Amino acid sequence: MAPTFIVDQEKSMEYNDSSFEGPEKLLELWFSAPMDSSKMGLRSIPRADLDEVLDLAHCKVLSVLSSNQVDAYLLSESSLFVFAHKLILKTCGTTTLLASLPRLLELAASVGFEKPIRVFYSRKNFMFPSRQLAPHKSWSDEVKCLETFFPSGSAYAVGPTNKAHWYLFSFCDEAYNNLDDNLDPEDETLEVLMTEMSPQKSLNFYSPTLGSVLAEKGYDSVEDARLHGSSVSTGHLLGAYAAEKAGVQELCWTKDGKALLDAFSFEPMGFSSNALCDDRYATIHVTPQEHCSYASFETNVSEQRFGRTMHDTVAKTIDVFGAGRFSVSLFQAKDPNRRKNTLVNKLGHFDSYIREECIVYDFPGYDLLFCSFRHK
Ligand SMILES: C[S@+](CC[C@H](N)C(=O)[O-])C[C@H]1O[C@@H](n2cnc3c(N)ncnc32)[C@H](O)[C@@H]1O
Repeated sequence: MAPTFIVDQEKSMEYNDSSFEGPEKLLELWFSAPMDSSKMGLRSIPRADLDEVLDLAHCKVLSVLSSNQVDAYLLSESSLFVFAHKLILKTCGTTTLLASLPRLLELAASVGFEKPIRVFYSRKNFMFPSRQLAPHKSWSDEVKCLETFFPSGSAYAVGPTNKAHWYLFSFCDEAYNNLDDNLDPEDETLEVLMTEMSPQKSLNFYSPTLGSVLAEKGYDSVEDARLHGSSVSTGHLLGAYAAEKAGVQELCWTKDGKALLDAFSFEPMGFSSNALCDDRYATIHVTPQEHCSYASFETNVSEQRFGRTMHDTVAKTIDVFGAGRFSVSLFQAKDPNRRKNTLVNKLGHFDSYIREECIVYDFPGYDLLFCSFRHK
């Protein structure tokens, strides 16, 4: 009998050592704004306490970038943003983000915030769900965990649950349901989650040799690069190079060109970056491995600040990563003068892509648009 060789694609992908769960868990906690705007609020939580929170989630700080209004922590698994009255924690891989929630809430209380007024927890469906640790073994486990703190919160599965979809848990303190005046009218959060990156674009997120980057930049050594103001660690030096080469830097740049970028390249592949400008941030994370490629772009930079339309920002993003499939979610503060279908008009169509899903939710104070697309 002729020898045969049969590969179980699915299982070998799952057990491929280079497999990585790119899709992040994302938690956003909002507290009522400090009365005195000079107050640091959550930003006054000591770094050692934040490290303890991150230990509970199983990730570590790689670097910190601060503006006048926010501290942006680049993590071994994604990012943490701490504003005076808002905190965004985004972690990927097999991190246990929700295990850090009790300690996070305790620390918020220690700086005067008894309870969040709004909570959002969301994530895409996992690529390798069986690898997740408690309390992330299933969406229903995550919801149970969130409900112990926010019993009146609501859980949603958005999109077809047997294909690519997205989960959201949201809580809004009833006392703030109708007090939308305290919301920033420019407040919007855009998230683009991409899979099936083009192999060519993925290559930008594989680490080149340090020597070749130094030579290309005209440096004699790492010491020479540092003397000329380059980032202090090899990961940051290679990250800055990848950001420039792949077009990430351009993606995060604001109209006034003032955004600061903190980028990091992992060995032998993988990339993370945070960008800041005053109270506006952008964060990008990339897993380029072909069998589980994933890239995410999240920002609260408004159209006015970017100096380009939201549609242009998304079009540029999917181009930088060569997305085969992507979803867009947009939370936007309600504007009584805006019709809901303008959200769909804004982000519902991209050249060369077929729209698979399009859903608009009406939340207290916010509208949420979720659309998913695949390349033709
Ligand atoms: C942390 S980064 C970005 C994660 C992000 N959530 C994403 O969008 O994929 C993940 C990429 O870096 C690679 N990587 C290499 N070393 C890593 C490490 N020590 N921790 C986490 N990721 C690492 C992973 O294989 C993956 O390609």
